[in-house]
Amino acid sequence: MSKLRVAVIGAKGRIGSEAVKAVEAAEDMELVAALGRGDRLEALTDAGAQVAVELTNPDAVMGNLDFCVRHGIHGVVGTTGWTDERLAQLRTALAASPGTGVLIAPNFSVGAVLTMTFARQAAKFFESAEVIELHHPNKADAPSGTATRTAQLVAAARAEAGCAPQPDATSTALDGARGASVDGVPVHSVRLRGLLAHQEVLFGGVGETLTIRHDSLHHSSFMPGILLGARRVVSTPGLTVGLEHFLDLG
Ligand SMILES: NC(=O)C1=CN([C@@H]2O[C@H](COP(=O)(O)OP(=O)(O)OC[C@H]3O[C@@H](n4cnc5c(N)ncnc54)[C@H](OP(=O)(O)O)[C@@H]3O)[C@@H](O)[C@H]2O)C=CC1
Ligand SMILES: O=C(O)C1=N[C@H](C(=O)O)C[C@H](O)C1
Repeated sequence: MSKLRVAVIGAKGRIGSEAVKAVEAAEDMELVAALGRGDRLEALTDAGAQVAVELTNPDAVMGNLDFCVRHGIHGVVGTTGWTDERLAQLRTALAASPGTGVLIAPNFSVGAVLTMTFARQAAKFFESAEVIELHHPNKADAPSGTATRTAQLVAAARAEAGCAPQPDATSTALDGARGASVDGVPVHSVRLRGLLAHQEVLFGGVGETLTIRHDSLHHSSFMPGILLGARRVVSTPGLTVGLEHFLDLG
């Protein structure tokens, strides 16, 4: 059986360098290109890449994906910074390239995906919900893509269930003290040397709280999700947001 021809964009970065090793070690894949800043995207077509794993930054990702989609190269995207406008732009590009698939995964680790799933399930049962994400201090964006997605899922589940707005009697606060509001859910970002990627989702009801916590302790936690994404995206045209769509969550 022929091997899946995979490229990594952002190959020298923290997660990109780990992805290079993971693709090289996968028996059903061949690493055909490893691109860093300044490298020509044409290297992808020259190398016959079928899938590009995009792990750069929010400034670069749209241009890289535009090139990939126009050339029928499937995308597995971990880069954060997605907005509704960006997603709409990508959907338009994909509509002009039928058969091409892009997976955007706010988080590739199975524990983080389960955290989001459990948080969505819990959301309607509690009056209060807040998200705390904790990352290494070299992270460029805040809040994290995972925290943003988690808060959006929690807010959507609460809206669907007809939950009342969260109780919060704060009338004066120092700017930022209540975090950032993502669809009404407060999200707090910690940047601390020694950490990698961690998240707590806190729920509160009368006389009880529920905390769902996930910790990525090493970038290896993201690799099975990246490899799964590469295997599945080639037969999943269009845009898929969230690795949960490629996992059997029962
Ligand atoms: N979805 C998930 O599970 C995960 C997502 N991430 C996300 O992945 C992204 C990268 O994170 P991280 O590895 O920590 O960041 P890094 O800054 O360590 O890595 C990004 C790499 O991309 C390079 N780069 C920048 N622009 C381009 C370009 N146009 N073409 C090719 N390479 C480019 C950078 O080069 P230079 O250093 O010269 O700028 C750098 O080597 C972030 O958005 C992060 O949030 C991270 C971990 C898990
Ligand atoms: O930058 C990181 O490190 C991570 N970024 C992703 C995010 O923003 O959610 C995923 C994970 O948290 C690690």
